[in-house]
Amino acid sequence: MVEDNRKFSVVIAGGGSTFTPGFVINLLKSQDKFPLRKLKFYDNDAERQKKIGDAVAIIMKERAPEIEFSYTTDPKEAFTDVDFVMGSIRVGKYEMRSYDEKIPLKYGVYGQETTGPGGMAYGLRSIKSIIEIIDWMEEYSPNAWMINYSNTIAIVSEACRRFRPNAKVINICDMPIDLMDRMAVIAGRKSFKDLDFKYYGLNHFGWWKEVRDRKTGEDLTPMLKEYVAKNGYWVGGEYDEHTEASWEATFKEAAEVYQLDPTTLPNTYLQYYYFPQYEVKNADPKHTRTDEILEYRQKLVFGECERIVKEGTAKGNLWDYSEVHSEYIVDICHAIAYNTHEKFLANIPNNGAISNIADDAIVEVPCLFGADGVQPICQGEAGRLQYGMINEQVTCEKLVVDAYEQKSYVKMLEAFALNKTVPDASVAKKILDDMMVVNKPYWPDLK
Ligand SMILES: NC(=O)c1ccc[n+]([C@@H]2O[C@H](COP(=O)([O-])OP(=O)(O)OC[C@H]3O[C@@H](n4cnc5c(N)ncnc54)[C@H](O)[C@@H]3O)[C@@H](O)[C@H]2O)c1
Ligand SMILES: O=P(O)(O)OC[C@H]1O[C@H](O[C@H]2[C@H](O)[C@@H](O)[C@@H](O)O[C@@H]2CO)[C@H](O)[C@@H](O)[C@@H]1O
Ligand SMILES: [Mn+2]
Repeated sequence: MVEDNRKFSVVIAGGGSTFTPGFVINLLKSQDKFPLRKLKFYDNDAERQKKIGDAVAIIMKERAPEIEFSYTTDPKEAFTDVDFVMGSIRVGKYEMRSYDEKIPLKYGVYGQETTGPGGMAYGLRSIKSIIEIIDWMEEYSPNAWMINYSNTIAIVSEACRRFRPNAKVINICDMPIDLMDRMAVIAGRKSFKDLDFKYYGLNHFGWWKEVRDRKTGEDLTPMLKEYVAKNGYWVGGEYDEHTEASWEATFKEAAEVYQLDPTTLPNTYLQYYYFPQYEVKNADPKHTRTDEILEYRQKLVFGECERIVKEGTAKGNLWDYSEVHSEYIVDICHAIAYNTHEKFLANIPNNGAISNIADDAIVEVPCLFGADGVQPICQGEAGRLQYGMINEQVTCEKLVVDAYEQKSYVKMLEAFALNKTVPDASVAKKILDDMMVVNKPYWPDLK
């Protein structure tokens, strides 16, 4: 038998992300499964990254001094000698997310990180930076894989398909995983790993056809539907103890979202497409999700990093309990590194995975993850409702990438006007014109 004593080098692009410390703790917990020799952070905001980097340096010194740790703003240093790049950047940071949420609300349209005009604005901001990172990875570490979860994933994935079709990049999202963890709780199983599933759609825009017990094959879909019809994905108790108000509302609202197609189980993000008027009515244009994060998650994460640095120890830190967001990413690296062909989800060109959707549409479907990347698992036909919705949304996402490629104002206007969350082209224009002003430093110069 050939001995496998490989250890891996990982760089987190977006080292200053609020998710970075949780991810590091998960990486350290998984050393038996996915051993590291090197961990680096890369960010283009030195000051923000330093706050996280200095705390993580203490964590690493205390728990894994054998792993070389550093952080940098220099691309060459960051992307040289790496096996995996984790993409966790937010182009324009929370300042721009706040505009994505608040500008549409000014005109009676819901503003959301990855949905509607906000999501499209964010996608247009992200393309250039993600392509740049892919190019650095290919230049300095040609054998590396990039696991990207920087949003807006659907638009970033379409840009990858068009501009870097052969790049070793996999665009992922953990929303279905989080929801399957909830299904596991409902069905009395431990985690999503105990479930098998059929799922199809787009990112933040998908439906489960079926959920089964992974070992016995027992069909859990009927009991899950019965639960979701009454409670959504809200499971209360210990599981939801740390869930913030807006997420709680989202998980509960899945009960209404489910009613639109009781033959499937929905992704929670469909709420914004089915009930845009309700979302606007319930929003506070002066206090959106970004404000909630600034007051809670960002404060908590940076406050904890400051405490660690001040006390010089990371004992008893906030992230010692596991976070599903980063656990999933470690699992994916493991599957690629050890060629396990485990089943997760990825955003990929359709090529038949959903039989009645165009080959060049970016879809989110279950895939087998291994050393050669991802192999999609065919999910059959999209239902009639889904067929209509998917084609409209995919077209919006493609139009955003057209706008980027052609530096075209009209293409972006078409993307906004076509979107299901926008009632009227004149409203689309007002939103776009406001967004043009604040996005000047990030968007191509649209003419
Ligand atoms: N796919 C998923 O399921 C999933 C889940 C959670 C978060 N996310 C995404 O992960 C990303 C990080 O989220 P967050 O809330 O922690 O954001 P954050 O603002 O806390 O961190 C993002 C970091 O990216 C840095 N950055 C911005 N542009 C950069 C660039 N061009 N190069 C290098 N660094 C850059 C910022 O300076 C910041 O430190 C976002 O894109 C978010 O949408 C995705
Ligand atoms: O509003 P935010 O920044 O809290 O969340 C936006 C992101 O929401 C989803 O990710 C969730 C994830 O599903 C959940 O398991 C947990 O880990 O929190 C994540 C972030 O809150 C979504 O999939 C992402 O794409 C969004 O960026
Ligand atoms: Mn997501």
